[in-house]
Parts: sequence; C-alpha cells; structure tokens
Amino acid sequence: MTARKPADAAAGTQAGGREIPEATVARLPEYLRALTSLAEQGISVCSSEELAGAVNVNSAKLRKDLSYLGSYGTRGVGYDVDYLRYQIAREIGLTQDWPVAIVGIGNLGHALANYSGFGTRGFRVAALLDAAPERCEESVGGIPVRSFDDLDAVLAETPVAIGVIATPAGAAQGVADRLVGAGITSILNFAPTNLVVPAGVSVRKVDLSVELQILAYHEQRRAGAEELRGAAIAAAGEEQSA
Ligand SMILES: NC(=O)c1ccc[n+]([C@@H]2O[C@H](COP(=O)([O-])OP(=O)(O)OC[C@H]3O[C@@H](n4cnc5c(N)ncnc54)[C@H](O)[C@@H]3O)[C@@H](O)[C@H]2O)c1
Repeated sequence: MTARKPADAAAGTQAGGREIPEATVARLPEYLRALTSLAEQGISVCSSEELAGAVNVNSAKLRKDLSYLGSYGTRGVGYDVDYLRYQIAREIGLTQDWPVAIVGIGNLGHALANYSGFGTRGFRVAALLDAAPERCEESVGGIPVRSFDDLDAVLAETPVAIGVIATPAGAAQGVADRLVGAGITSILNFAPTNLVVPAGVSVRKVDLSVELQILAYHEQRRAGAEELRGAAIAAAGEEQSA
C-alpha cells in the first residue's frame, strides 16, 4: 500500500453527503458482481439473504452496507436487482467511462491490455506505455504502445483517469512519480513494491503472492488440525487396547 495514506482512504467516500466506510466500499464491487450474475440468470428480485450468501457476508452486514446507498429493499419482497446494480455502479463511479493507461507492456501488461472485462465494467484502456523502444513498435488490442518518455504528449491527446503500473519493481516508483507529476491521482500498482505518493493520490496494490500466502497459511492450519486429530485418534486407540 501507500507509505503516505491517500487522503480519501481512511475517511471512506460520500454518498449523498453520507460517509461510506472503506470496508463497505471494498464490498460494493462484490455485490455488483453477484447482482450481475443474478441479472444474467434472469432474476429480477433477490432477498438480502440470497445476495449475502452469494458474497459470503451475513445479511445484517449486507443490509447495513446497502443502507449507506439509501437502498433498503422492499420488506417481504427484497431488492430490485437492476436498480440495485445501478445504485452500486453509480456509487463506485461505473456509470461513467474511466480511461486507463497501462505502463509496462511486458507479460502482465499484455494480459491486462488484452483483457476484455475492463471495458464491460466501465474501464477503457486508453493508452499503453513502455520504456523499451522495441515494445513501442507493437500494438496490443488495437492500441499502439507509446514511449513512456512521451507521457505528457500522450496524456494531452488522450485523457487518462487511472494509471496501471506493470513494470519491474525497481522502475515502479519512478513511473509513479512521473504519473503523479503529469496529474494522475489514481494508481493501480502490480509491481511488488510500496509506492510513496503525495496526499491526495490513491494507490491500490495488487499482489497475487500475498493472496497465495494467505491460502498457504489456511492450508497449513488445516493440515496441522488434521495431524492433531489423527494423533488424538491414534492415542485413544492405544489407550483402549492397553
Ligand atoms: N501483482 C501481481 O500479482 C503480479 C503478477 C505478475 C507479475 N507482477 C509484477 O508485474 C510486473 C511486470 O511483470 P512482467 O512479467 O510483465 O514483466 P516484464 O519484464 O515482462 O515486463 C515489464 C515491462 O516494463 C517495461 N519497463 C521497465 N522499466 C520501465 C519504465 N521505467 N517505464 C516504463 N516501462 C518500463 C519493460 O520494458 C517491460 O516491457 C513485475 O513487477 C512483476 O513482479 C505482479
């Protein structure tokens, strides 16, 4: 995460003047994904229990989260799936188009640039940038890769709201500094390094290895518990036969 906290991270965001806690903000995309799946199945109304079950939270927490959006559902009926999707999308800012620039068009940058799922969620890949001249000879997903040296010129031609960093860790801070210097205030960082940014700039870090480590921790605990159970059963068996 950021070394300096983004100004809006602790405070959460405002919904119609009402503060939404950051933990709720983090769950909104999950609610949206579950609602989209319900809509795709032709379901137009869902109960708080159904929606809560789909995202693995308890229904009291879900109702509290949605109350921040002014959405209370209809007693005995539930939530209108399409309207709730719209409310959440509006809150997250997905009812508008967010142009994204990806910096570092190597393995990961290519995959991100080719990912069609961004477009359907309101994020449009608007620019691709790389420092290596040989990269700047190619196009990915129909978008030409431009030299990172030309960042200011690219941004003058193409407005960008969010910068995505997919460079090696050693280059990421320099890239972030240049993005911030060019006026970008939202950065998604895939490089395994903590970026330092000024107040008012939001950084989110994506690290698959952290997620894998969390799974490994739970896997290890499960294996440990199994081992203890096995030892207890063996000990009980020995006691009986003694
Ligand atoms: N967050 C995750 O879960 C995750 C998963 C995979 C990779 N990564 C990270 O993503 C980053 C990219 O990985 P990759 O496998 O695509 O690497 P890669 O070497 O294939 O690509 C990196 C690209 O960045 C470019 N680059 C280097 N310095 C630059 C600079 N100063 N400005 C602009 N472009 C520059 C290079 O020319 C290259 O094209 C690495 O930091 C890697 O650790 C993160």
